[in-house]
Amino acid sequence: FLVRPRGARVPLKGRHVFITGGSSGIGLAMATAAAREGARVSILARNTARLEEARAAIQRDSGRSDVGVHAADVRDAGAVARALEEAGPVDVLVCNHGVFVPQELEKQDVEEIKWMVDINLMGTFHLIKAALPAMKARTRETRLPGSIAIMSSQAGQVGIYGYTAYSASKFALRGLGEALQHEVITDNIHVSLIFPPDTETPGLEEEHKRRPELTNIIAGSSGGMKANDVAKKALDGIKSGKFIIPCNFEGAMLAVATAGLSPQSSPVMAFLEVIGAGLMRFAALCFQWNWFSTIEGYYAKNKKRE
Ligand SMILES: NC(=O)C1=CN([C@@H]2O[C@H](COP(=O)(O)OP(=O)(O)OC[C@H]3O[C@@H](n4cnc5c(N)ncnc54)[C@H](OP(=O)(O)O)[C@@H]3O)[C@@H](O)[C@H]2O)C=CC1
Ligand SMILES: CCCCCCCCCCCCCCCC(=O)[C@@H](N)CO
Repeated sequence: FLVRPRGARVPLKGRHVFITGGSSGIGLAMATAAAREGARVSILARNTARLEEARAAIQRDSGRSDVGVHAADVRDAGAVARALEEAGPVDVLVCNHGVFVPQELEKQDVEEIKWMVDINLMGTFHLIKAALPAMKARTRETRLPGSIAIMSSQAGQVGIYGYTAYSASKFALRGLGEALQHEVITDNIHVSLIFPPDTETPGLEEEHKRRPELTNIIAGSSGGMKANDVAKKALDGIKSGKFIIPCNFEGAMLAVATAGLSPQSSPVMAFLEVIGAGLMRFAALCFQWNWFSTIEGYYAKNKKRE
């Protein structure tokens, strides 16, 4: 059939799943779910105390005693390489770490922009480069497909007010993922990009302290989710070797609207993309119309108040 790469089954049971940002929010939920499914899980983050708390929680929830923790900053390529060496060969790499501070570009310091790009984008490069050689050897040895999953965001599919830096860092991950899939397919490694909406996590709680009102309103166009539900969608997508993993209904629409030239292994989804393209473009124009009206209305009102 027309679709490439062919679908794959990526088992989790008995395999080594390495998750960055596994000490909090979506990463912790994914680590817990993977351990429950019988994977050996390793998590990486900076804060040691939170890593230890997460390890205890994952072990309690899954009944496994082999959860590995690695304290490193993904911005430090050397530290990332050492952590992966320590952890041993990985079957499923989940690049989930991420930071987000929304702010209008004019008000955001260059340091903060660079900090987001360094962690969200460069950190992901460091991880994949460090993990790939051993992953390739591993898929050859076990004859089972491997997976590299990258956590983007719906703000990595559409630019949103207040997210110039964050959206740039998350859109970039898609380019990385599309190109990487070409390079690793003959090693039997499947790349996945995950696109969650607002998700209840400690990170989102922090974000809300500084989030511009317009960012709140526009991001509210997509229904919020719980970390456990995002984790389930993400792991189901990884297990079936999906390239694009949407998480809610709006996400499914976004996936069709932004399908572009991305790979598609499901004939059903490929069909929906071909049929739905025009319709979703129409829906997208309606959303943009609504967002621009909101922005103009908001600025008009606040000007009057000044
Ligand atoms: N929550 C949401 O609304 C959404 C989140 N996402 C994405 O999902 C991912 C997880 O988000 P969420 O669960 O909310 O985040 P949290 O803030 O709850 O957790 C972030 C995790 O990443 C780790 N981390 C942050 N910076 C670094 C670093 N420099 N090096 C290593 N680890 C780091 C943190 O640990 P520590 O601080 O100890 O290093 C923590 O474990 C992010 O990539 C985010 O962009 C996407 C869409 C929506
Ligand atoms: C064609 C039809 C389109 C359908 C609906 C479009 C809805 C778009 C909403 C985008 C929401 C972005 C939230 C980002 C959350 C995030 O990443 C932060 N919380 C930081 O983590």
